[in-house]
Amino acid sequence: MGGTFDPIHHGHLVAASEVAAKFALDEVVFVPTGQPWQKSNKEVSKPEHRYLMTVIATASNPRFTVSRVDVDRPGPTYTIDTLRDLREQRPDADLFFITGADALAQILSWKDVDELWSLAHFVGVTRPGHELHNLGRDEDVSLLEVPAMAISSTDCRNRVNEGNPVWYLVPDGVVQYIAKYGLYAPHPDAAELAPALTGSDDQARTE
Ligand SMILES: Nc1ncnc2c1ncn2[C@@H]1O[C@H](COP(=O)(O)OP(=O)(O)OP(=O)(O)O)[C@@H](O)[C@H]1O
Ligand SMILES: O=C(O)c1ccc[n+]([C@@H]2O[C@H](COP(=O)([O-])O)[C@@H](O)[C@H]2O)c1
Repeated sequence: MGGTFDPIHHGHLVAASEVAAKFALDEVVFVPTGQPWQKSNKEVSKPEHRYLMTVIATASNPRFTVSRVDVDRPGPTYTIDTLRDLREQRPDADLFFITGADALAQILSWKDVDELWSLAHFVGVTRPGHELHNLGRDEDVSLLEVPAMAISSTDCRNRVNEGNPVWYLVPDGVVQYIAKYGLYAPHPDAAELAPALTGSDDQARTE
């Protein structure tokens, strides 16, 4: 599953878990992007932060792993390169590429899209607020309904920035990581709310 994962959230994890179960996958490799070229108009956290949050979020699942192929490759991240690198590392594997409905809707704009189908089978999953389009390529693309998680990384970033909690939207370790490194530049006025981000029980205690 490729993604910018800024930050990784439970929508990503549920989708991956569901696809793994339905397709009897041995492993789900999370691949954080290096430079997501279609998000070049947005501010994206450093790849190393996004990679580490993905490692933290997936550590408890024995079938989940994280690959650095996109983080370590210089230049814009293209899935054609991701899949070629993974193919080289796992020559005998059947590769599946998991995308949410919004990403699948953009796939025809991806680099070398015509070659992508020969490198992996694509699985498009439902996502609240987005229509899951049938691309008319039934052999190459499967569509799967997954439990609806109305969570986006954009919303998580905005919540942190405004001093609102992201507990239970992202894994606990990711909440702590965001607070530790001050990601998503909390608004200065949010300082008083900082314990809500770090989970300090000073804030939670009722006097
Ligand atoms: N809640 C969700 N349910 C299902 N799929 C999701 C969900 N959130 C993200 N995805 C899918 O996970 C992949 C990686 O998504 P990405 O890291 O860009 O997260 P995002 O929440 O869409 O981020 P942003 O809000 O910054 O655009 C994409 O294929 C996306 O469609
Ligand atoms: O190959 C491309 O041209 C391409 C363009 C946009 C997105 N992708 C991939 O789609 C996945 C989700 O991307 P994003 O930007 O929604 O986080 C991630 O693995 C990206 O590398 C790939």
